[in-house]
Formats: sequence, structure tokens, C-alpha cells
Amino acid sequence: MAASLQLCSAKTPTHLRFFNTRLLSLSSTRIQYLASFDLLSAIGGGACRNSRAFRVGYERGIRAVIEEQRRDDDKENSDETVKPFTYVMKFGGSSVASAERMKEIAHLIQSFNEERPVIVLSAMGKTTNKLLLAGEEAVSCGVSNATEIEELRFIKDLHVRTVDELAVDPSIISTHLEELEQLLKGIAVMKELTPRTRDYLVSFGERLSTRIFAAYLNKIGIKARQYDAFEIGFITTDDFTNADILEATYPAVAKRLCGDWDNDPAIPIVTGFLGMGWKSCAITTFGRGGSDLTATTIGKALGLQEIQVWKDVDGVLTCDPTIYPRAEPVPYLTFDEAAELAYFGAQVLHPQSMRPAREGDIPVRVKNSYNPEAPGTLITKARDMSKAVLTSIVLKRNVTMLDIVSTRMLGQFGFLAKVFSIFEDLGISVDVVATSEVSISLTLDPSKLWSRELIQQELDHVVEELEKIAVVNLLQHRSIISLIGNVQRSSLILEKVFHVLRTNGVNVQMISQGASKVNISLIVDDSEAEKCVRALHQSFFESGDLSELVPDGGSGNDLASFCK
Ligand SMILES: Nc1ncnc2c1ncn2[C@@H]1O[C@H](COP(=O)(O)OP(=O)(O)O)[C@@H](O)[C@H]1O
Ligand SMILES: N[C@@H](CC(=O)OP(=O)(O)O)C(=O)O
Repeated sequence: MAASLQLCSAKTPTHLRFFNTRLLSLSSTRIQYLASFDLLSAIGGGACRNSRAFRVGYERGIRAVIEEQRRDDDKENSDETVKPFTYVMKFGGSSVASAERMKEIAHLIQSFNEERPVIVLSAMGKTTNKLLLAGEEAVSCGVSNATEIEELRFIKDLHVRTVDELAVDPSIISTHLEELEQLLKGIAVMKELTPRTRDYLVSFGERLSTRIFAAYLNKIGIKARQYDAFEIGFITTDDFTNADILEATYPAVAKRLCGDWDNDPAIPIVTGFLGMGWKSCAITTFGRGGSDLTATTIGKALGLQEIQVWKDVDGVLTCDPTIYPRAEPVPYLTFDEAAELAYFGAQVLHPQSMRPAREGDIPVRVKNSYNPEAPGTLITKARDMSKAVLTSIVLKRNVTMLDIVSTRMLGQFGFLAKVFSIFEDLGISVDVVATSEVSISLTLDPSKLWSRELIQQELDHVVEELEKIAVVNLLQHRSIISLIGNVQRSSLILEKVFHVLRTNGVNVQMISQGASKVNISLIVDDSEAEKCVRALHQSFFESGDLSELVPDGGSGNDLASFCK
């Protein structure tokens, strides 16, 4: 019984505890399933669910679960417990793109050996993109051509070559490559690629890279053990291609990784990006870049000292380097700033990845695997904001904007509620909002909207519903420029921003200052967005030290002019 009960988090609502227990049992071991089943039958005693006997037994059972969890937590928190791991290190696709890169990463891990890290890996290089392309191709290429798909060949070549160059046993990946080929044939037969199949398809990237890397570490004398995240307790919602991690994941993952270490110490090499849907028991993914979330989840689950995400840039930069190469590393960020930055489109971090780190209060360090000496970016709960003005500029392109003006009289109550209930009913997520009493301007989250089918129909439907209560203007091809920084200094920031935009002849179509106090968003035309980012970067980061313009100890909306 104890084994399955430990999987319930202390934070899990009481009525869900048994649910979680059963849920985990489905995707974990048979013993856990039987144990939780025994518990239910023991407390229920076969009695009717509504009977007093059942209720008393049920409540007793719940108390036992809480007590069990408390004892576990106490044990975990006691000073005597020596934690097996101290760091989690996540290496993205660019860090494990080839045999050569894997050798360098292995060397890096060797230098961290004392820290007993847990390693999370993404798929090699652009493998995920290739798998998605292969899937699209399979839908229309015909069964007989499925094995000839160019991207499949590329993936096979890359992994076989890597195994060969690292001189590890090729059989560690051969069954997976065969399975992948079979899957593409299956897609070709069905002429359909569902979100569920898509997740299964892309999972091959991480399943292959981790197997190769673990084998290589073992070969060079670093004892390592490969794990598929969906086998060790990463339990998610069943939202294929965009799944959320469920609370039960944390204790399950901790139990599995620590238990294995106790029995037979070896560095865990875990697949990033993947989980298992709690209802479907099928492989799910957390959305593109989701390995960052795997790393922070493990960090929280194990209560680690630090979470490191290794990329191909010197940390989080002042803007996307592909838009403006003179972007510079940002040394410190708060979880809130990093989350906002990621949510508003900075590809460098997964939008949800800061949540576990913030909840567990575990520092996240973004490092460059191509330049390990660079200090990177340290992300923590708080930082010294006394001199902070603007930290980073983020661009989100191809956003749809809606201007909604009420047709009712001024002062009509419930207008905002009606508008938002329409979005809720249609399951469409809203990004940036600016409102007056009778009008609302808002943008629709492109990642939520554009990744789905029926895009135009959905938009038409939104407009049709809104037109029952308002005049609606739909504006496409807009960009959100998010200014992440110290919004306590919004007047200073905006003064400079508007000077720059006016000089460049750009009209801002909407502006919103988030309640997060770290973000000001501006909406401009897609065609002008990159020019704006470059001009803003030059003005904020390349024309002297902004902090000099902040009066010492100033914390309000300073109006000291620093426009040029
Ligand atoms: N503000 C930013 N700071 C750093 N990198 C950024 C930023 N915005 C976009 N990027 C892009 O994010 C990339 C790193 O993220 P990602 O591709 O997910 O790395 P990995 O695959 O190694 O985890 C960089 O190569 C860079 O082009
Ligand atoms: N391989 C997945 C997951 C991931 O996190 O990758 P990366 O760390 O390379 O961004 C993707 O490409 O989305």
C-alpha cells in the first residue's frame, strides 16, 4: 500500500488522492495498481459507496494517506537524508547535434561528476522538425513510398552515423528505427496524422538520442542509465502536442530516480519533452522546446540545488540574436521575467518551464554548451531591481488582433464578461488585452490558434459570435513587441520607446502593461516589427548605461528625461 500512497502529493486535493494513486498505477507498476485497489476495497469493505461504513472507511483511508505522506515528507526534509543528486543538466538539440557534440557534452558531464547530475536530453539537432516533416509526407506519399521518405533517410543516417562514430553497440537503436519506419507506413495507410500519432512520432527523437548518449557514457566509464520519461512517472493531461504535467509526477519521478540510485548508482539520462497521458496512457509532448520543462520538473521533484539548461547561446539575451546579432547576455533574471519572456515568444525557454522552478524555488542557470566558460544567465525568485530598467525585448509574430466595440449604450454592464465567455466557449486563448468601458482590443495566442486545424472557420465563428453584441474588426499579421523589465519605471521606458518609434515612423496600434509588473506589450504591423526591435535595442542597450539614468533608490514612475 505504502508504495502507491507515496505517489500522492501533499498538495493534491483530498478527493483526488485515490484518483492519483489509481492513475499512476495504470502507467507505472502492477504492484502499485494492486496496492491501491486493495486500499479501496479495504476501506470500502465492499459496502455501497453511499453507506456510512464506506464513508467512515474512506475518511480513515484518507487520513492514513495524509499521515503516510507527512512521514515521507519529514523523512525527506530531515538533515540526515543525503540527496543522491544535486543538479539537473538539460542539453538541447543543438548541444547533442552530432557525435562530436556528444563527446564534448560527455566531457562536460565528467567535470560535473561530483555534483551527481541528472541529465535531460532533447532530440539530436533538428530531428524533431524532420520527424514532423516525415509524418506530413507519409500522409500523402502512398504506402509503397513511405520507407523512401527523405526525412526518414536523414534521421536514420544521422543516428546510425553517430552510433558508428561513438563506437557504441548499434543494436541499441535498431528496434526504434524499425518501429519508426513501421509507424510511417501506418500513417501512409491511414492517410492521416492525428495529434496523438504526431506525439508518438516525435518521441523517437528523444528516445534515440538518450539511448545513444547513455551507451557512450557507459563506454567511457561514466555509469549511466537511460530513462523514457513516460515510463518513470511523467503523468500529463491528454492534450496531445501541448500536454500539462500533473502534480502526481513529482513524487513518482523522485521515487523512481532515487530508488534506482539507491539500488545501483548510475547517472540518469532522461528523455526531455515526453510524458504519458493519464487517461490514454499514450505518449504526450509538452509543446516545442518542452525539454526545458522536463528539466525544471525533475529539479522540483528532487529538490535540487540548481537546474541548468545548456543551449547554443551565452544565456538569455537582450533580444533574439537571429533578429539582431548584437544582442547581449542578461546576467540575472527573476522567474517572473523569464516566464514572461518565454511566454511572449523568446524561443530560448519553454513558456511553462519556469513554473516548477518557481514553485520549488530552485535557481535556473542558462548556459552555452559551445562556450561553457561564459557565466550565462541566473534565474532566481528575486534580484536587485534598483538599477534595472529594460532587461530584454521579445518579438511574437503573426498575431491576430481583434478590435471589439460594444453596440450597446455606455455603462451597459456585463460587456467584458460576455466577450470573454465567447472566447472561453470556443477554447481560444487571449494574449494581450487593452480595454475601455465600451471597447476591447485583444490579441489571440498564435501558438494556441495556429497549431490547430479549422483556423479560418474558428476565426469566422469568433467574429460571428462577437458581432451579436459588438462591432468587430479583425486585424491579422500583427506582432507583439514585449518589453521585459522594471515596469516600476514604465514612464521612463515608454518615453524612450515612443521617441524611438516616432523617429522610425512606426505607429503603435495597441499598448498594454501587464499586471505581472515586468512586461509592457506594444502591437505593431508584422512588416515593421523587426525594424522596431533593432531600433529599440540600439537605443536601450547600446547608447550608454541606462542604470545611470535611474535616480538612486528611485522606485516610482520616474519622469527624469533620458531621451536623446
Ligand atoms: N532572448 C533570447 N535569448 C537567447 N536566445 C534566444 C532569444 N530569443 C530567441 N533565441 C533563440 O533561442 C535559441 C536557443 O533555444 P533552443 O533552440 O530551444 O535551444 P536548444 O535547442 O539548444 O535548447 C538560440 O539559438 C536563439 O536563436
Ligand atoms: N526536441 C523537442 C524538444 C526540445 O526541447 O528541443 P530543444 O531543447 O532542442 O529546443 C523540440 O525540438 O521541440
